[in-house]
Amino acid sequence: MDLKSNHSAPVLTDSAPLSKSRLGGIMKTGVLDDVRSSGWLDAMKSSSPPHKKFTKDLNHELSSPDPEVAYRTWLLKYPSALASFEQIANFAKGKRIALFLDYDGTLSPIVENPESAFMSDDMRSAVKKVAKYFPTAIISGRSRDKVYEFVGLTELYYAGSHGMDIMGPVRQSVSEDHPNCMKSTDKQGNEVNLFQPAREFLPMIDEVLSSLVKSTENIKGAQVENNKFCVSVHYRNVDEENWTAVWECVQDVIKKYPRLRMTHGRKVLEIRPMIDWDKGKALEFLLESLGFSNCDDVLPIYVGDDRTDEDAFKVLRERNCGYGILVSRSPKESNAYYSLRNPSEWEFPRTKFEMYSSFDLVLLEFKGKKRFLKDFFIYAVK
Ligand SMILES: O=P(O)(O)OC[C@H]1O[C@H](O[C@H]2O[C@H](CO)[C@@H](O)[C@H](O)[C@H]2O)[C@H](O)[C@@H](O)[C@@H]1O
Repeated sequence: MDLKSNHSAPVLTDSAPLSKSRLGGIMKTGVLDDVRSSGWLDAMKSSSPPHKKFTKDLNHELSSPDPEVAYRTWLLKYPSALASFEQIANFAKGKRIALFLDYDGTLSPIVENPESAFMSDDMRSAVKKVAKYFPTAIISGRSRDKVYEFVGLTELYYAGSHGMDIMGPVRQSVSEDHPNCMKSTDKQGNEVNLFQPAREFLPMIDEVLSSLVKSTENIKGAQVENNKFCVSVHYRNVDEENWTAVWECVQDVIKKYPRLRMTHGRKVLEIRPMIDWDKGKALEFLLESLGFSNCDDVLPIYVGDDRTDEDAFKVLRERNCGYGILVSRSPKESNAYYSLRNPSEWEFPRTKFEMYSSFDLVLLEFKGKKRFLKDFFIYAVK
């Protein structure tokens, strides 16, 4: 495991663009900090969803004032998984399918309170159905326990903390490559494999959690979430004028921990161990654990919506094995091959969130012994 312990300062990943607005930034801790914080402030503003660069050709159409035209143009590059079902099904012939799902924004809608990101019963039963036929795992930024609490299906494998806490199938030989891998039992008493590559960071993460809870307590709306091997600081419910204060709280804490880094998600700053591990690595680890490493007869499908899912999409693309499916209603650059449309948080008024319960994921079905793919990810966007 590559623990990069020699850094003398926290590394700012997902570097935010520095814009002209930085000139008007708050000059509290000097010019450099101002520039960095304003760059981050811009990124914080656009973080849900992140705005990414597009290729030149697409750019013209994507800047169309008609969002539908922009979306249709983008679909040329990231075709709908649903419309491409026949193509995917043909490719799946004779192959073993494994399904990997992100949680927030993929199985559950993005909502204001992270504690209320429940998945609908329809979605749960669709996932349950598919897991009957194909090994299915959830890979989330949440703590493993939390995501299990939300999903509540015993038949799945769960990876929490962006893949740094994996409960998966028992592996035959692992100990040399993965010293942090051990046999364990799940809640039902089944033998499983527990892999926690950042285990040694737990005391550090706990300290950071306590510090951040304390330092953000006076920022109205700020929420600090314990994700076991990561800490999330949510600013979705913080007045925009106080976002800099949130960013500074995070900076103040992590500057004391050179082995931690900060990343940026949907209206959330995340602090995590600086180890060479992400959702892509977790995906590879799970494939290996399932005995699915050989690309010739395996078709992994990964469905996700956020930038952390890009690591997994990239792994599939680089291995030329399986498909990444990006859940997005708005055009964005991705390593995924296909897309599925979901109602996006900024287009749909919050009061319409209950509509999500009717969004269904109707999945694959077997007939007899032969794999017969009946419906694939029907996403009923009303
Ligand atoms: O990897 P994921 O399963 O997608 O988890 C990523 C983060 O999701 C959660 O935060 C996001 O969803 C919340 C609920 O909709 C929303 O309120 C928040 O603004 C989003 O950032 C979760 O709370 C984080 O801990 C996860 O890291």
